[in-house]
Amino acid sequence: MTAMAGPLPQPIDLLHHYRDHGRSFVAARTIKSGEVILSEKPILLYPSASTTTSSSYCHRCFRSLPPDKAFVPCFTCGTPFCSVNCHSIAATSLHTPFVCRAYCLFESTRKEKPFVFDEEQVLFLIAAYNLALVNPGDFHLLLSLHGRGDPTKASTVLLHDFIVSLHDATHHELSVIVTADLLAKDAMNAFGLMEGYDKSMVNGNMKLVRGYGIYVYASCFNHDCLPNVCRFDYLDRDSNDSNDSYGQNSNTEISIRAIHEISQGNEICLSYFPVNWTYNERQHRLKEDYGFQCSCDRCLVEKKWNTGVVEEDDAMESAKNSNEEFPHAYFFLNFMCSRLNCGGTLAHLPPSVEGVVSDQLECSGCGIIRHKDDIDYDVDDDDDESDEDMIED
Ligand SMILES: C[S@@+](CC[C@H](N)C(=O)[O-])C[C@H]1O[C@@H](n2cnc3c(N)ncnc32)[C@H](O)[C@@H]1O
Repeated sequence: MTAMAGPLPQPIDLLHHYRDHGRSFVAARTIKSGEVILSEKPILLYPSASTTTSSSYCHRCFRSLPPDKAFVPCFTCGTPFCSVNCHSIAATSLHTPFVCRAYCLFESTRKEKPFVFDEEQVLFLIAAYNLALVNPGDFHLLLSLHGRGDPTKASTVLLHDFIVSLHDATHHELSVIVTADLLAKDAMNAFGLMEGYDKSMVNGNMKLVRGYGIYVYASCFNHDCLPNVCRFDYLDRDSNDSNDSYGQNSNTEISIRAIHEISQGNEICLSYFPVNWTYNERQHRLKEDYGFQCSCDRCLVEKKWNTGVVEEDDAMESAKNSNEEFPHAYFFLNFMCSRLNCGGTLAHLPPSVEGVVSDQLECSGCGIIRHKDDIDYDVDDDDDESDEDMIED
């Protein structure tokens, strides 16, 4: 087994080559609804390329920067930090002189000519090669994750040459083979750290990504289009903990929680994207980005809708009300957030110490908390009246 970060939490086993899914988590015992089965800090964080969000959060702890409060800019490249403390911790972790210089060169290249590279890939590679310098152990954990790249691909060779040009000295890990592998690790394993749910999303705007994180254990969860766990993050949560090796606070820790009870021996799966995506969207993304064709129970049912006789959206609508056509309707009724454009999944709050399952469910997308008896079965409803009945986080 490849070296991993620390001991595994007690309710889960990591099995290899389980059901042709590669490494997989299975329940080591019955897991209760709402149970937190994994809490993990990232080994790597990098900012999103979105200009809409990049100046509105601290580039070390990733908390939002209140508009009325002055932030602390890096005096060389202007990267914003929430405090002098975050700035000085970043100088030896995420924002070393190497990263700062690379950002400056990146910025001037972008201004000079049309920028042909994916900016997020550039930001990821700067962060990954920086990790090799500040924490070689975590860099090798990153390289142990799933995914192999193609070092002969023209776009990868060009991107690698650009990354080389950002270095003022020889970097011992820098090679096109490593760059190609890193890009694949990122594409298959990074978790998006999202902005909070905003009322503007009700008007159809996309939820913005604040940054991305690599979490070693969490990246071993396989995908299912009807997942039994979902991921929560609390980026704007307060915490005084700044003790881990890469200088991260626990607000960038994610937790994986059981959506419903999971029997011992069952595989534990996340969904790699919002559960309300259509069959075609899901199959396309899984094939393109993750290299496999999904044959989960839900896909086997929905595949039949793709005969061309019935439009997929129509089939989904009518099937939501019919257990015969759509045996998974229960999932949508009980665990899918009904807020417009949210796409989050509801999971019970953690059970009490005595093991009693909570009556309240939290949405992994917008964070709203609802009592189980108040779950609104009218999918896509987002009127303010029903929101008033919800319990705010
Ligand atoms: C984030 S990794 C998950 C952990 C991975 N199994 C491993 O060995 O490290 C994503 C990869 O796992 C595999 N995978 C995930 N879900 C799968 C599924 N439902 N069926 C087949 N393969 C799956 C695919 O190879 C995918 O690219």
